[in-house]
Amino acid sequence: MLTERLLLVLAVLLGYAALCLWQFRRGSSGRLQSVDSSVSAASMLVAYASQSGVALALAQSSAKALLAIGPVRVLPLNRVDDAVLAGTEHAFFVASTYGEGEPPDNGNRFARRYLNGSSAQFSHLKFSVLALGDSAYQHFCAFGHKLHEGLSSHGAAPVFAPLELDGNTAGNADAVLQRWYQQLARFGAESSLPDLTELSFHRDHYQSWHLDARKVVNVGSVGEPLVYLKFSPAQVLGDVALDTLWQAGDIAEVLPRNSVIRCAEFAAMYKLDFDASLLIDGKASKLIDELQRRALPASDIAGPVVGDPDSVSAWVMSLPLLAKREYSIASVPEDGSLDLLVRVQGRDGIPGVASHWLGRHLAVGDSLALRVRRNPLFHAPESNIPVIFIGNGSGFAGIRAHLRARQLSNRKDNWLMFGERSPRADRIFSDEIAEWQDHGYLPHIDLTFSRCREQPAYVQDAILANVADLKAWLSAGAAIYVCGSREGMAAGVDRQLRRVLGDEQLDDLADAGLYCRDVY
Ligand SMILES: Cc1cc2nc3c(=O)[nH]c(=O)nc-3n(C[C@H](O)[C@H](O)[C@H](O)COP(=O)(O)O)c2cc1C
Repeated sequence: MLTERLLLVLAVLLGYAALCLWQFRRGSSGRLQSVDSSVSAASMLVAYASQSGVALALAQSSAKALLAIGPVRVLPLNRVDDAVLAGTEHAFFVASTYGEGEPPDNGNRFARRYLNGSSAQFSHLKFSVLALGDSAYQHFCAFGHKLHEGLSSHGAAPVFAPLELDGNTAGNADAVLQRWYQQLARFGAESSLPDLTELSFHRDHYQSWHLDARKVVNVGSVGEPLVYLKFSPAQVLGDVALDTLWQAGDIAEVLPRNSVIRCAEFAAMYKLDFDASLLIDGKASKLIDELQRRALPASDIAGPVVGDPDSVSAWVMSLPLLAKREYSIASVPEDGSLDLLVRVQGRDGIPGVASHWLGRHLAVGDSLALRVRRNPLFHAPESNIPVIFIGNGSGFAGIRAHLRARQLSNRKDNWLMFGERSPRADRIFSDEIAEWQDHGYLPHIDLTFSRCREQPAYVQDAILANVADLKAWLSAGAAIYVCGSREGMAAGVDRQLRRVLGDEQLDDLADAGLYCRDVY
């Protein structure tokens, strides 16, 4: 009798303890619901939606950590279909955002299939989302959230609230990544944080490079200056040889002025007024908005600001601005220099810190902090195939690097479709293009000029005028590489390609890595 009672009390206590533990874990881990987080090894998936390689790199390192549990499939989001989802018990999504909450190219087919009112049900699926974005944009991390909401509405169970990684806020990436890998560790993944040096936003991970030459390549243009810059490493890069530092398709991340510029310099450079009383009153001014966009830790200026206007003003003016900017590299290491092609421009009437710094202020002989970021999604095709390059403006940078690489490996089957404004002032790199033509590296070339009086045209018009050749090149296995402005050019090119080839063919090309875009 006594034993029975004891057993009963023990059972009640154990039940209560289990309930407490469940409640505690639910509360402390920020979980959304009581989803069983155990992961069966055979059914793990890491899917990425990535344009310029950041989400891809994070997906790969996440998969590496998850290997401690068992095999993991890593797929671009577009390759995730009913069959893949049916065989997946837990999916980890790493997804960036573009445009107005749109997915990167390798996520748009998935978005059309599952996030636009499909009736699919994935009640067997548990998932977590790492959303990548930039808080300078209005639709911050919006695609990651769409993914989270869309999958939830199909019955899939989110294990954690989506994490937002903000490329615009210094220090945020390290903290968010730490949380993401802690979450993976709860599933049994390797618990140590992988080496994320390449992704870290820490200034120590940049090297110093000298500016060796600078030249405006569109003198007399009605457009903003397009500046060609050549850099060489200012410091000995350890054992690293120049030719292993980057390859065609990679991106240079630049911090203007070696480290940071002071707010006072920024304000003076762009004649922006700062009224400290606005900050004290909690009202925004143009400069304050700008400060918040420029990667200052939000806490520095977000909270209530107290003090007399003069001391507040002095404090704000001493704040450092971090203005990391990314540019497609315009050369190959064999050229002996890392080249950039920078349009000196701004956004919303405010000049861009980095492009003005590079294009006007940095003197030949000065150095700046720069590092290379791999962009595998825009690397050269793996096999020896023809390539059709389409671009405009500063997009010539990425195209030039690829054409130089193809020249070095004697690949002659290149087609260049390139658009600028005026045939008089905007024939950029015309000597080089003529030389490539002379030596047979550009058997097909279409230069279009939107402000040409006789024959105004955009690159998308060149596509339409050459549909038969385009189809012939694609039948011969060609890839399409697009580099340049996302809205101004690439959106129109994409529409035109979809019109002449159809959605299916273009999506298939993209999935096969034969429609690659470096657009911004
Ligand atoms: C042209 C362009 C548009 C972007 N639009 C957005 C946006 O609307 N919302 C957002 O949160 N981030 C936006 N971003 C930031 C990217 O999502 C962010 O840089 C991300 O880390 C890129 O990851 P990926 O290399 O995997 O594509 C944009 C970036 C670029 C270059």
